Amino acid sequence: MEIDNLVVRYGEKAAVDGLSLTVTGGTVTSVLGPNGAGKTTTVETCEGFRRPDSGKVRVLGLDPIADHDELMPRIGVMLQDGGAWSGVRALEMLKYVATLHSHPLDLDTLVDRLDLGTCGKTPYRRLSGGQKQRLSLALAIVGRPEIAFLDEPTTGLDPHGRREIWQLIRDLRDDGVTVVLTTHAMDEAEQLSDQVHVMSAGKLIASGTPDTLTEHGTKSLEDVYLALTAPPAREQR
Ligand SMILES: Nc1ncnc2c1ncn2[C@@H]1O[C@H](COP(=O)(O)OP(=O)(O)OP(=O)(O)O)[C@@H](O)[C@H]1O
Repeated sequence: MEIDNLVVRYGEKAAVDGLSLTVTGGTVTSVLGPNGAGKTTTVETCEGFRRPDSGKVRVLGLDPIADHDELMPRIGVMLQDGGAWSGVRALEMLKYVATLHSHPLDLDTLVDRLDLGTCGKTPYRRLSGGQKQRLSLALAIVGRPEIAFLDEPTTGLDPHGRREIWQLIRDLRDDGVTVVLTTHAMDEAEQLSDQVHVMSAGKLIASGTPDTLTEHGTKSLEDVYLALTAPPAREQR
């Protein structure tokens, strides 16, 4: 995936402001940054849901807007708000989305893996936060995507749930899937990522492997991130 000098505006405001980065196939790449840094806008542009004001984006060699119909079956999208109708039962939603793909994953295995069996008949609006997260992830990967965009995939999950999702993400990578994730969990980014990009105010402010960014583990990624994104000191009166 290639992003070249991308600018995306909401009115006058540039949410993404001249961003360039490359994501190598078959890796896990994390995009980090403070609230409002432009991560979701960047990812939504790569998914073809937002039009660049300038610059270029290529995903699997395709233009996310011009080649949208060709690209969509090849990518998986995990949305922060789940993307399911409020009354639909968890399993119904998963079965429905599976029918949209030509070679979906085996549903029993997926339900088992994401521990959705006990809440399969629960309407979406009644699912717990963690169950919604796990359903959203199942919806993102059921179609065997070549690239999975995962927006804060473990927010709201308990510690066991987080580690299960981490293992699932590693398994996706081992199967050759490219994973692009946004997260505020620095331990997650450090554990999972081959490459980390840090954004602030729409711009890229740092990139590297967890090993290089943490100076071979002599610092934590959280400390590195905090130093990179520290707000300017207030003026002393
Ligand atoms: N639909 C919209 N209309 C207007 N402004 C928007 C819209 N979506 C996002 N923004 C603004 O664009 C900026 C970047 O938002 P974005 O959601 O991309 O950030 P983010 O890095 O994903 O943040 P978070 O970590 O809080 O999810 C923010 O200032 C936000 O208020």
